[in-house]
Amino acid sequence: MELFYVPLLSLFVLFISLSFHFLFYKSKPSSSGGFPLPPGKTGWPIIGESYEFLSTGWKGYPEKFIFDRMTKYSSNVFKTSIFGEPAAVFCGAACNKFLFSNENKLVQAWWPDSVNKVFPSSTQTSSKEEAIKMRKMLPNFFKPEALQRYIGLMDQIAANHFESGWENKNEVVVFPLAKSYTFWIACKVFVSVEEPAQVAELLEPFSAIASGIISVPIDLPGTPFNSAIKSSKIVRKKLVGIIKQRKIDLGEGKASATQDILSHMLLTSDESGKFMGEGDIADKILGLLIGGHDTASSARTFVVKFLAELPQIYEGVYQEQMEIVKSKKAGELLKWEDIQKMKYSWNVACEVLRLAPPLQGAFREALSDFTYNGFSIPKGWKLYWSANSTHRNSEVFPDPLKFDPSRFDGAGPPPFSFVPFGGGPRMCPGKEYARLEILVFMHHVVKRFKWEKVIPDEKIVVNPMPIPANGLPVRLFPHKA
Ligand code: HEM
Repeated sequence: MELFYVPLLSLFVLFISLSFHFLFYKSKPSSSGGFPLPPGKTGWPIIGESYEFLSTGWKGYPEKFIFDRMTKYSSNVFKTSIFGEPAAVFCGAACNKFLFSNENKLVQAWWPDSVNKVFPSSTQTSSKEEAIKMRKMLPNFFKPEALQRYIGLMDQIAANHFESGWENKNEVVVFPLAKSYTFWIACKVFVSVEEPAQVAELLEPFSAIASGIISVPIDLPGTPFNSAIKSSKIVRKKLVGIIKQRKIDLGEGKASATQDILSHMLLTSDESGKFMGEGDIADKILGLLIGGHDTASSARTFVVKFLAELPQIYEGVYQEQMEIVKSKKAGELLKWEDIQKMKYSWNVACEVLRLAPPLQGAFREALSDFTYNGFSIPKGWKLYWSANSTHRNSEVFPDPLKFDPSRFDGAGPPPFSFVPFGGGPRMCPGKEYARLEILVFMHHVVKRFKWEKVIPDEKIVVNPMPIPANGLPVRLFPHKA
């Protein structure tokens, strides 16, 4: 499962599949090397503390699980048992630094086995070492230099999206629209697919994969899990078809080397001169589609939510974006220089990501026994780093629940204390891409509308990404021309 980023939705899947873990439950955790295990309790047999871990998110307070235990044990590392696995939760910047700096040394990424069933191909197309090497290339395709050329494309798609989905409507529901915006941009920027029929051909199986990941992992005909497995094969086959055609088009000069991420992937070799195979590229693109879908859509939905609630913040973003609008000729597309001017808007987006991080955290697995802060961590334990609790540390972020974009002025928060995109070698490769997508979206939405929430106290459900329970319906007030 090396190549794929899989949202924490899959952890829910694992919870459902606990019964399978029953059979294989490992021996009880024990201390090693003379150091004690971290404080904490492992909860009910097998189920451990999974229910408490998940249910605080369902109620909209995922950080509560962690803060309650940090206070109870007076420790920033505590033991628990989640999803049938002995685990330690690592809280705060110092812990994040330790885990992120020890990637592939003391720890490695860990995702549930069920995910491999949906995406088995990466393990078949390349060896583990090759897969790691290929993954190292991923950030190259998403560096600011590489992405600059796609800003105009994003701007164009955003304009079409707002014309068809938002204009001339009194009310819209933001989350589904944010998802469709994400998918259209990804199709265009990743593989130059923009014909509505072609996008729809990919969207249908893609949606089945997205919902199959959060379903009960029972692989029987008709189950969402089964449909996700089938759909991942369909999407992969379609992607391989697009890749083969692109190779021909590049050879015949009908496609350009810089038109999208796919051309870039096909024409970039690793340090030993090796190019990625078709299967690897298809895997990567599918992984990127999944990795960037709900995360960025959740982030944009919360931008809209906070701007509805905070008129002064809205005003600041509006003024900044209108300066950019005024500086452009009619029909001129956004450029890299315009994005660089969106400083306040990005501070606002960062504050949104601090208070509502799309990924609450992620798991690692201990590769060997080690000690941290005087506690023994046995080989095989799962280790969880948490964005949410890190972001609400009042020592780093005074009055942590206050929405204050000025926290990101200048150098911003100290290293490892603001981690919506993770850190270390596994830091989100889509970070810069997500930044562009979010800023282009903010540009379009504020230059067109003001809005208010239809449901003032709409509940937030974190399962595992934060999403307003009704998808965030808003009433639109277009600016007068
Ligand atoms: C606001 C939007 C996003 C957030 C908050 C986010 C967050 C994250 C985080 C926290 C991780 C690291 C997980 C870990 O430590 O194991 C990650 C990994 C990843 N993200 Fe994102 N992400 C976002 C958007 C995107 C986008 C747009 C893409 C694709 C273009 C993407 C692709 C990936 C991939 C492929 C990985 C896995 C990297 C690996 O396994 O080494 N993400 N993301």
